[in-house]
Amino acid sequence: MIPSGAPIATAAQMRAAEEAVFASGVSQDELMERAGAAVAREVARFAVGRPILILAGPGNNGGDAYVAARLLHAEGHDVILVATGAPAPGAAERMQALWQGPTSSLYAARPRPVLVDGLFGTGMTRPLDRGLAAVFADLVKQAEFVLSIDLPSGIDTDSGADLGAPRGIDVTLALGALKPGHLLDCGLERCGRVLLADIGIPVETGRRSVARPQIETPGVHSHKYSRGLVAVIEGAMPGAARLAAQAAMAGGAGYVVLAGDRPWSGGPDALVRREVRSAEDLTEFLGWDRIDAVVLGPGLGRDRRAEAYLRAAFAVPKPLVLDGDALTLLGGDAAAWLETRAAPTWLTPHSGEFDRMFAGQGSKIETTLAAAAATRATIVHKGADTVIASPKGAVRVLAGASPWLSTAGTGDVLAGLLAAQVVQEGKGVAPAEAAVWLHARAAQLAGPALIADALLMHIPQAVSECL
Ligand SMILES: NC(=O)C1=CN([C@@H]2O[C@H](COP(=O)(O)OP(=O)(O)OC[C@H]3O[C@@H](n4cnc5c(N)ncnc54)[C@H](OP(=O)(O)O)[C@@H]3O)[C@@H](O)[C@H]2O)[C@H](O)CC1
Ligand SMILES: [K+]
Repeated sequence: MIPSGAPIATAAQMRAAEEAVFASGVSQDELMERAGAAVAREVARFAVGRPILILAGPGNNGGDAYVAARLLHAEGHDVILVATGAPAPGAAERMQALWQGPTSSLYAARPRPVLVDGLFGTGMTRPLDRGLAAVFADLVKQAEFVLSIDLPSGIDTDSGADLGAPRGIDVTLALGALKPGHLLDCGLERCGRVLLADIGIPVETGRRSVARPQIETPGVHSHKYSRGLVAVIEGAMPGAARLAAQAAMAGGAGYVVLAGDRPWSGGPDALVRREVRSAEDLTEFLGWDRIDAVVLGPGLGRDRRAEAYLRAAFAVPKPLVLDGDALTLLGGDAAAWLETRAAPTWLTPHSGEFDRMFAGQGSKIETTLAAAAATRATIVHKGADTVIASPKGAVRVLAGASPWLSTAGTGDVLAGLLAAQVVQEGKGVAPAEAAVWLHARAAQLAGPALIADALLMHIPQAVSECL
């Protein structure tokens, strides 16, 4: 569970935000008191009177832990604090001095029902020492409830990579902002439920967790054209395009046309069909000025005709959603294909497609941003952690969508949902954020063992929650 619409900051961005707060006259001790108080509040809520063991690391994460221990003890909680060693000079050391209780060695710690992990936070720079990792993992395993301060110790702040964090953490209390480590890779599965504590650090990064979109109910003057016309191009596997077309309809487009050489079979009567038998036919059809967005790729195929259809779609200056086989046809030349595009484009690769299209080092956020900049397209990099990045550097991340989405056809549904938002929302990350939220919510409503066709049935309910 991730707070929606929350800012996402790297370790460096967090430090810069903290420095700005210090420059405004707030001391590090004050900030640490706020952080520790936020920790103590959440621990008290979950501990419900059970004995508490607090782990304090060598830095400011440990400093937060000393504050929390003092406040919990003052409220009458049964608190034992253990430390990896003497705290760093400065605020953490001063907070340790205010802690009245004993500070015994972490390595002599005995398990207790409630465990608070104040070992490391955004200062994690390398894998946990194996001995420390083993002691930490055992205390986590034997606890009934575990809360990590800011980040689970053993998760890389900026990428979510595993630096030795144990499984079994129930709650992670993020301080000031989410970090990529709460949303990506191993961090997504180790954080447990992520809560966000506002401790008075303004963080402006243009990067946020996906929020529920506001969708406008059609007005009295709305009609099928004013609500947007989406053209979905059929290819070798017509079912995929039909899924995308139905998703566009359910997602709010006023008029959806399925164009292909056998478009008549399957799907609802409300889905308009148009026979297109060649790239020339397609070019002529896409010239229709009523078309507001085009979806190409679901079930397209990868043969010469598919490539000719891709060229035809590129040639018309209409907003374009490219998925599936269209992405495979672009391959590593996506930037070259897209550099002449005069209209906005969205690419919706899953990680396999993304890795074939784009080389690059760094976190999923960094590689997706680089791909968006290189292609001047908005990229929806799908996965258990879906990262949306625009060429202008905006980022939205949705983490923790239903794992049951990992089944054929759900990507086709997302492509159709995205096109429906494009014709209503405009450009950049906004339509992608709305589509990703609707897609994840429909999956939640569909429950376990969903198939893509069932996903379609739950889109209206997901939309109704956004009105
Ligand atoms: N966000 C906020 O508003 C506030 C956050 N606070 C807390 O501060 C931590 C960040 O504190 P910091 O001191 O920068 O770093 P850590 O406490 O995470 O780590 C302490 C030092 O540990 C060393 N280190 C790093 N990795 C390892 C490792 N694998 N094994 C051993 N030691 C390690 C590293 O120092 P080195 O010199 O050894 O590299 C770290 O500096 C943040 O997460 C919040 O909890 C503030 O309290 C207030 C506001
Ligand atoms: K921690």
